[in-house]
Amino acid sequence: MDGGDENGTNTENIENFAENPNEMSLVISPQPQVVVLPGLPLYGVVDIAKGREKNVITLVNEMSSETPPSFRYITQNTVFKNACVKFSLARLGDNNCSTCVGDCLSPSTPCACANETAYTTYGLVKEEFLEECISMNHNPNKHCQFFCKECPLERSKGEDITEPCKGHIMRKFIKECWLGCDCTSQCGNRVVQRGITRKLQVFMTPEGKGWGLRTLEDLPKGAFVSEYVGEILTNRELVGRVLRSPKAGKHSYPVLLDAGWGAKEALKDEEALCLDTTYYGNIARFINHRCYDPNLVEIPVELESPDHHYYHLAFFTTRAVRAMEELTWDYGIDFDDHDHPIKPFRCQCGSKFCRNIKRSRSKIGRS
Ligand SMILES: C[S@@+](CC[C@H](N)C(=O)[O-])C[C@H]1O[C@@H](n2cnc3c(N)ncnc32)[C@H](O)[C@@H]1O
Repeated sequence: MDGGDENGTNTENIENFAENPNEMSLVISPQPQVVVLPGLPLYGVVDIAKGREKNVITLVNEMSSETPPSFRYITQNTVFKNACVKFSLARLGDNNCSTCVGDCLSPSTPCACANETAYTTYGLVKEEFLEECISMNHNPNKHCQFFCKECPLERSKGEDITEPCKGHIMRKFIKECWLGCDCTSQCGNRVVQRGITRKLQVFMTPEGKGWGLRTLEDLPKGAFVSEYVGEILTNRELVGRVLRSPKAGKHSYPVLLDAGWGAKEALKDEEALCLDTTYYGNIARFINHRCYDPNLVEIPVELESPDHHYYHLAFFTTRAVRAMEELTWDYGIDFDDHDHPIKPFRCQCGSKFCRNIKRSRSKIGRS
């Protein structure tokens, strides 16, 4: 912070300071501004997204004077270095719908995309599709899992490691209209690609989980909240990154993109991908973990390519969520896996089936 008065008080962009932490009528500044009054809680940061999202995303800290972590705000996934992420029209192949026009979900212009869509005409994920995604996460053992002959995940842990594959879920995918479709940007089958539309806020959690994300408006079941946006890394790059700075995970948790590893021959290292939000990310990097009954579920979405080694990961509500509720998802952490490159945190999710404290409970799926 550069600005300040003789008392050391940060006065930079003081007009953005909100006495009421939930006050939304703040002045939008091109740079996010933090007002730090020594010894006092931090009440308002104007826009953590720096004007890059459709809505202003405020940050409040009613608990302490801790300032937000430093990271670059991005709205699109970005390749770090070696990840193989290629799109071309040729790769769309048979997935190209030539009859799309206007809004594919409108009854007057139905096309093949309308038959396949996961969305209702209200832009919500259909009940049955959503329930299957929730059940898959909650109870992966009951769903189709693929075991690689040579798992790129195990290989990324080191040259000498020949551990057997621990299995990958064959997830359900949302396929949105894309480059090969001739519908408009307002087509009902283009939800995730339109970006964040809900009113959200980053806040300091009282339970000691650090920053969290909450909604400022009531959300219906199946509503899109945010994509998990970050750097696309190979798993080998991720392991190298974690070994170099083991504490990097305090403000982020890398996510595997492994839903399609079973669909092909053994993947090359540059095709075994994950998303890391430590240095570059969007507001989804603030969403905390909950072991049981989280109000968000992550669903893979195909936006540019039918390849399942690279896809977008989007968060949808698992139930109706009230304004001011914290948004959470299940990171899928096995708190007993001590070989995992990312060391687990001490879970404070507070759910009745927290996997970090109820170790003696019989393990049924993840609950
Ligand atoms: C993706 S970040 C979430 C935002 C983070 N709380 C922050 O302050 O930036 C993941 C990190 O948040 C913390 N975290 C998330 N869920 C938690 C939980 N249930 N209990 C304790 N800490 C949690 C852990 O430090 C984890 O590595």
